[in-house]
This record gives sequence, C-alpha cells and structure tokens, in this order.
Amino acid sequence: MKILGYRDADYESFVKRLNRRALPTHDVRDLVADIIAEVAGQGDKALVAYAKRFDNVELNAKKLFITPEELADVKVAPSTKKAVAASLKNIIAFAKGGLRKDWSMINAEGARVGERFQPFDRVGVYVPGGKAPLVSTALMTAGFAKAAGVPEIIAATPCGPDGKVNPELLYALKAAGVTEILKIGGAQAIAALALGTKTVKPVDRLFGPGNRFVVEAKRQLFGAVSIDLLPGPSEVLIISDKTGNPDYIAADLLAQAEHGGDSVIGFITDSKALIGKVVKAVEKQLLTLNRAKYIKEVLKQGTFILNVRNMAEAVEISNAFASEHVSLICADEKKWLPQIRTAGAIYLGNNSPVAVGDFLAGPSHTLPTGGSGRSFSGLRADQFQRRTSIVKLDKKSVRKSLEVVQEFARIEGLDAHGRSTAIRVE
Ligand SMILES: NC(=O)c1ccc[n+]([C@@H]2O[C@H](COP(=O)([O-])OP(=O)(O)OC[C@H]3O[C@@H](n4cnc5c(N)ncnc54)[C@H](O)[C@@H]3O)[C@@H](O)[C@H]2O)c1
Ligand SMILES: [Zn+2]
Repeated sequence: MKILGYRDADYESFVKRLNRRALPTHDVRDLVADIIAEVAGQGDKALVAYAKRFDNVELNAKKLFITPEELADVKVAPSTKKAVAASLKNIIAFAKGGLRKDWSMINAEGARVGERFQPFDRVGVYVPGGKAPLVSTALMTAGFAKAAGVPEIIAATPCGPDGKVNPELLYALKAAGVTEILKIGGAQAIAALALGTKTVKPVDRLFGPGNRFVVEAKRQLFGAVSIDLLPGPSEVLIISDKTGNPDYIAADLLAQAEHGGDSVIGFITDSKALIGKVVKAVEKQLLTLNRAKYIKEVLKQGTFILNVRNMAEAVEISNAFASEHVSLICADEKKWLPQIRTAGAIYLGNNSPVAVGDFLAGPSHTLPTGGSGRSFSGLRADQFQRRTSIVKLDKKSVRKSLEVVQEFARIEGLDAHGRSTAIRVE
C-alpha cells in the first residue's frame, strides 16, 4: 500500500503520475501483434496452438465451439437460475431505456432528414474466464446485445484444461441470448472474431472486457472491426470525507482487488483519521477472504491511499486518474457529484456497494479502465445499434437548396455536384 499525505516530499510527483493515459506497454503490444498475425495467417491452427500454450488445453479445429448437446445438458442450481433472471431483468430494462429510436425533422430548406437505428447483424462478445467464470459479465454484455435485438451473438471465453466451460457461465450465456460459444480466450480469440477463420465467421463489432492482452488486441484490431471501449483490469477509486464508514470503504477496496493481481485500488480522503481506520479494516477483513493471493498482489503494487488537502483536490485527482469505478462518500454530494467527470461509473454514499453494480443493478459493469475513461464511456445498449442517416427531398426543397449547393460546388471545384442538383429543377 502506498500511503501518502500532501505534506510528504514525494506527494506531488506521485499525484502527477496518476494523470495517466491508456497506452499499452511495449512487450504486451509486440506479443499481441504477433498473436494477431498468427491468427490472420494460420487461422484455426493458431487458435489450437495458443489454447495449448496459454490455457494448457488440447483442442482441434472441430472442437473450438460448445456443441448444442453440451448446451442442452447444462444443469445449474435453482438459486443460480433465480440470480441470473433477476440480474437479466434489470439489465434488459436498463438497456431498453438506453436504446436510440428513429427520429426525423424538416430542415431549413424543407427536406426531411432523420436517423434510423437497427441492431448490428452479428456481434462478438468476449467473456473473461482466466481467473474466474465471469457469469455476470456474460449478462452485462450479451444481455445488452439481446435487448438491442442483435440476431447473431457469438461469445468467446477460454475453456479449462479439460476443454469445458463452467456450467453457470454457459447457462448465463444462453439466457442472455448468445447463439454461438467459442471456447478460446485471450488476444487470439479477439483476432478470430475480428478477422474470421475457417470455422469462426467474423463479426461486425466487438464487445467485452478482458485482461491486458484482450484489451490490446481490441485496440490493434480497431479498424478491421469497431469496438465498444477498452475495459481492462478492474479498478476502484474511493473518495470520502470524514463521513465515510471505514469498514465499508475497506470492503469495497478489497472487493475490486480480488478480480486479479493487475487490479488498481485507490482511496482519497481529506480526513487523516479515516486513513488509519481504513488500513486497519483492510488488514482485518483480508484474513477472512478466499482470494487473498490476488488481493495481496494488489495491495503490494496496485494500491494508493492519499490524504489530500480538501475535497476539491480529491475530485481533481479523480478526474486525472479516470477510474473505472468511483465511489463518492461525502456530506455535500450535490456539490461534488457534478464535478466528477471521467469515471466509468459513480457509486454514491455509504450504502452503494460497487458489487451490486457488478452483478445486479442494471447499468453494464463493462467500463473503461486504465485511464481510458477520459475518452470512453461504459458499455451502452445503443452501441449495439447501427445508425444511418436518411435524407429525402422533393422538388420544392431541391429548389430551395440549389443556391447553397451551387456555391459549395463552385468553391470546391465540383461542378458535377452542382449539375446533379440543378438537373432536378430545370
Ligand atoms: N472493465 C471491466 O468492465 C471488466 C469487467 C469484468 C472483468 N474485467 C477484468 O477482466 C480481466 C479478466 O482477466 P482474466 O485473465 O481472468 O481472463 P481473460 O479471459 O481476460 O484472459 C485469459 C486469457 O488470456 C490469455 N493469456 C493468459 N496469459 C497470457 C500471456 N502470458 N500471454 C498472452 N496471453 C495470455 C489466455 O489465452 C487466456 O485464455 C480481469 O482483469 C478483470 O478485472 C474488467
Ligand atoms: Zn468488481
């Protein structure tokens, strides 16, 4: 844990480094470029080889997908079915609220102009599976595709060394409307979905979170496909004044740390007394948790606790850091909430655990990380819609448009443009 106060000598330089840009390291970039090139050249053969190398599983080109029989055989507990249904209910309702609807207007010359929204035909959804079967992520991505009416949803997730995928995850994928399941993970899966192989039909758009290799693959393949955002290793930044409950704050920090050793957690407060209490609570609660291995890694390398001068400084640091999740706990919520601009999602007050947003609340938990929140927003339903603008004129509106069109045509030296308009009213 890096604990620093504004009086410390290295405070300013540390805070400056929190103003980050979402850029990959050289080694990850090079490795992912090689993986993409291999998949582009070797197709399914490369998928089989990487599955062996990174996931220790023997597959062949005929075994890359979950079969319909496997899917039909999936059995889960009634409590799982109930939880999946409850989460999906909120997700679909929230997603429907975020869908765009067709609209049109009459412009100044009398032409009808509008926008039309249709679901993408085929999307790919990556569901991480390296460290935990992220059942909730299946719902928080594919559920939005389903709500938007996407007919073909292919999911990719790594299988275990036995070639199997967790049954709860399969159940959730099915419930969320996924139509094919590729048992491949990592950058190689992203490359297969974007470029296609003999057995994998390429997609129009790619969605979903993953580790740094997955995120970097999406970044490099942008152009071949469009992507949703760059959702990488989980993060939380908690901003609290003295009204924060130290046990709750510690619990939320630990919850995001258990996602994996590459998670980042931060706590910023203007109350020095609260820092001591939170650190004690973290140490105490850690003893009772199962995933202490990952959490200890995060506490060692990915944790910072800052004692700032005041709330304004806390908010400024938060905007520079652009955390995936920001938890804001303070007496004057109305004042500070509008000033937090770069967070993927904001959790308000002592009683809003980030975990409820992770699993159940409704907004997608697929959120920008690594500083990308500065320029990306979290996953939304309308990202599964293709937008097309539509223009319709009649003789009257052509006549009214002609003068301006001809002037642009003259300036740009494009006389055929002017002619194509004039010809309609001659
Ligand atoms: N931002 C969000 O919205 C969000 C949501 C859910 C999960 N997440 C994050 O997703 C991540 C999931 O990571 P994960 O690792 O558990 O699963 P993952 O499925 O993203 O990655 C596992 C795959 O990575 C590949 N891989 C592993 N080691 C490799 C190496 N050395 N070189 C190249 N490829 C390698 C393997 O092929 C493996 O299948 C976590 O960091 C979690 O925090 C983020
Ligand atoms: Zn989480």
